[in-house]
Order: sequence, then C-alpha cells, then structure tokens
Amino acid sequence: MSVDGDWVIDVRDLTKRYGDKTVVDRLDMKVRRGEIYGFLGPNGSGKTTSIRMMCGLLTPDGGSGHTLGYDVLKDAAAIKREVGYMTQRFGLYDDLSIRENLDFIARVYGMPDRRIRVDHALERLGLVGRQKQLAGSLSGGWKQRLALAACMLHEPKLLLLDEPTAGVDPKARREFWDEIHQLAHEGITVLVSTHYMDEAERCHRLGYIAYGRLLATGTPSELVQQSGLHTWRVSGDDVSLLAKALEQQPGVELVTRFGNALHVCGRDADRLAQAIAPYRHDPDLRWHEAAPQLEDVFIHLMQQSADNYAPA
Ligand SMILES: Nc1ncnc2c1ncn2[C@@H]1O[C@H](COP(=O)(O)OP(=O)(O)OP(=O)(O)O)[C@@H](O)[C@H]1O
Repeated sequence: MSVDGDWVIDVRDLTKRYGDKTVVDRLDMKVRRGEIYGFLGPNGSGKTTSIRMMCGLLTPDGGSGHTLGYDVLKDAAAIKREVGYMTQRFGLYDDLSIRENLDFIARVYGMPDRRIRVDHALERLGLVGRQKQLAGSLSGGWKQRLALAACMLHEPKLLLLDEPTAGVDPKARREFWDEIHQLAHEGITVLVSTHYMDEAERCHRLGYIAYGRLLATGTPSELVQQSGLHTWRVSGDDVSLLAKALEQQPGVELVTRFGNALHVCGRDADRLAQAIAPYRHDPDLRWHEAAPQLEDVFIHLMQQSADNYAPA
C-alpha cells in the first residue's frame, strides 16, 4: 500500500450510472490527511453515491483513484476494512445499552481486544457516564454520538459521515462537531455530507455537487470569493412583495429570504445597483451592502446548474 503524498482520498473521473441516468459524472476529489471536507449539494445530487464509491461499497462505472492508498477499483475490501462509514440511518439496537451496542458490533466484526476497544470508544466520545443507558432512551444527539463511537471501534483513519446530524438540534450538532474537530486534530480525516450551512462553515474545505457534477471546491471564504456575487441586505416589516418585485429585475440573480430581511445578489455590481435603485429611498426599508453568505453562494450555484442541465 502506498499513500500518495498527503492525499487520503484522491479520485479522478469517478462515474456511476443507473440505467441511462448518470448520477455521478466524472467526479474529481482530493482530501488531505487530517482535513474536514464538507460535501454539499441538493437532494439526489450524488453525494451518497460518491461516498459509497470512495469507501469501497459501490463499484464505479468509470474513473480511478485511491482511498487511503488503496485502489478504489481493485482494493474495495481493504478500503471497507479501514474506513469508518456512518450512514444517514445508522442501525442501533434500542433495547441494548450503549456499551452493549458497541460490544455487539465489535463481536459481529470479530474484533480482537473487544473490551479495550469498547472502553476506548466510550472514553473518546464522552460516553463512559452513560454506558449503561439504553440506546432507545437517548436523545438524537447522543444517538449520533453512539453511532460515531461505533464507527470508531476499529480505529479508522478516515471517517465518511453521510448527513450525520440530520434532524439533530443545534446544541447537539455543535457538540457533535466539536468531536469531529477533535478527531481531525488527532489526524483523522473526515469527509462529511451536510445540508446545514453552519456545519459547512466549520469545514476546512468544501465541495459542491449538483446533478452528479462537482461545481465548486475551496475553503468557505474561497467559495464566497469565487462566486463573484455582490450582495445587498434589505430589511423592513414586510419584504415579501419586495422580494417578488426584485426577482423580476435584470441584474438580480438571487433573492434569499432571512426572516424580515432579504439578500439581493448579482454578479454585476452596477446592474445590481441599478436594479435596487428605485427601492433605495423607501423610508420603510433599510439597505446596506453585505458579504454574501455561503447559503447565497450555494443557492446561486444550484440555480445556475439547474439552468445548465435543464432538459432541452
Ligand atoms: N441503486 C440505485 N438505483 C437507481 N438510482 C439510484 C440508486 N441509488 C441512487 N440512485 C439515484 O442517484 C441519484 C443520486 O442519489 P444520492 O443518494 O447519491 O444523492 P444524495 O446527494 O446523497 O442525496 P440526499 O442529499 O438526498 O441524500 C438520485 O437521483 C437517486 O435516485
């Protein structure tokens, strides 16, 4: 086995087709050791399929590359053994305690030093105090933490987390992410798919996929810069009619609603300024220029890709 430089994932042109539909289309992805790489994109854009190809669970129809130095086409079994994969619906036994769940998984996989491994995973994820609690009685956040502990039992160097915090409240998500950062600090590489913007902000690097194609990669601030978006924020008591009016204006590419405020975005600063000019002096509205948010950037990417790939 040879790990190519510091790339834990290094794949090129990964492609997967189902029937005549290409669900992952020539995906290139590189993830560095110890990095937290966020994978974003609308529902059905190909994130899960890509992750499953990179962790040896699904054979690509095209492309090549390595995960943890193993060939994704030839060494799927070795990759499966060495990655930790947490799916969207991780199976836990509600009527077993936290410790019993972990012990059961270690048994099923025939892991040596079971007791030591379970102790270590409990400690690492802060579950020692709750080890006797039944999994069924845990809140969503603690369940996710137990699922993560289960993925860590065989001490993988790469974690692939597929929407690990879907449906978990913000405080528990924050705590879960503190754990992910701690693991990355210890040298574990994490590829995580998410729909949450606050989570995207917490990644070292991001990739945005739509219609099976990777459309943009970079740090959160690089993605904001690359988007070339200019943004005005306008707030007022009732901005819903204003949103509808602005959406029709040339130069306005995106209007995002945030409570009683709007983000009005476009790539051409002058045309955007012209578009909003008729509304700037309305005494009921407060306008100021703002930095685009990641959410603006992703919605904009999604809109553009929908235009590009719309059936003729
Ligand atoms: N086994 C399969 N057979 C046929 N089509 C499939 C199969 N698995 C996935 N697909 C299709 O491939 C596309 C990509 O699905 P995938 O689950 O990878 O998307 P995703 O980005 O993970 O979505 P989500 O954010 O909703 O989890 C979807 O259109 C899905 O219906």
